[in-house]
Amino acid sequence: MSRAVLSMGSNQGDPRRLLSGAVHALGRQVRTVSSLYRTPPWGPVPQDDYLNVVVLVEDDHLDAHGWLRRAHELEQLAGRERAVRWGPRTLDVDVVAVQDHGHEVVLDDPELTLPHPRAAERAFVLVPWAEIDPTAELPGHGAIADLLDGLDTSAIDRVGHVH
Ligand SMILES: Nc1ncnc2c1ncn2[C@@H]1O[C@H](COP(=O)(O)OP(=O)(O)OP(=O)(O)O)[C@@H](O)[C@H]1O
Ligand SMILES: Nc1nc2c(c(=O)[nH]1)N=C(CO)CN2
Repeated sequence: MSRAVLSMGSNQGDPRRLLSGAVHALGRQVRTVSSLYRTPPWGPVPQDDYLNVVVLVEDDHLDAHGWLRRAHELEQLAGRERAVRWGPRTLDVDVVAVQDHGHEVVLDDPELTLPHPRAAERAFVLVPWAEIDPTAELPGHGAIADLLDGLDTSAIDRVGHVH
């Protein structure tokens, strides 16, 4: 039994439709879906605001690399082209954290680093995650509620739900 926290973001094309398509494509693996949030672009590249959502997923068979493959499948479904690092995209799916049989998976591999190395600094990940799992911890970083205390969340707005 494996559980994962997936973060999805979109700021090109039709973000609501793309995020909805990705959540539906996960099918029976979906456990909980956060609200949709409009978030200012994180990182050095000037670009449009994003819509972000966090999804808790579960599967009897997948391991952590299986969740990464799933993330890449969803990005391909959305016509994602890999271009500028941290630049605009139709769909970005990050594997934030994985638990295997109740144990937190920690990996230090550039192909799959867990927990996601930049999640602790990303309000666009932590705000939606805290909505659906307020007592969650990010392994190595502590409670996500405490991490959020140190981040600016003032420009992050709830803008509805994935349909
Ligand atoms: N936890 C993870 N989740 C998703 N991708 C990861 C993770 N750890 C390592 N990677 C690797 O990072 C590569 C680049 O991912 P991507 O293009 O989505 O980066 P990015 O969204 O621009 O930046 P960031 O990783 O900071 O979100 C992926 O091909 C993947 O192999
Ligand atoms: N707010 C926000 N900013 C980002 C996002 C994202 O999903 N949301 N994804 C990025 C791709 O690396 C870069 N910056």
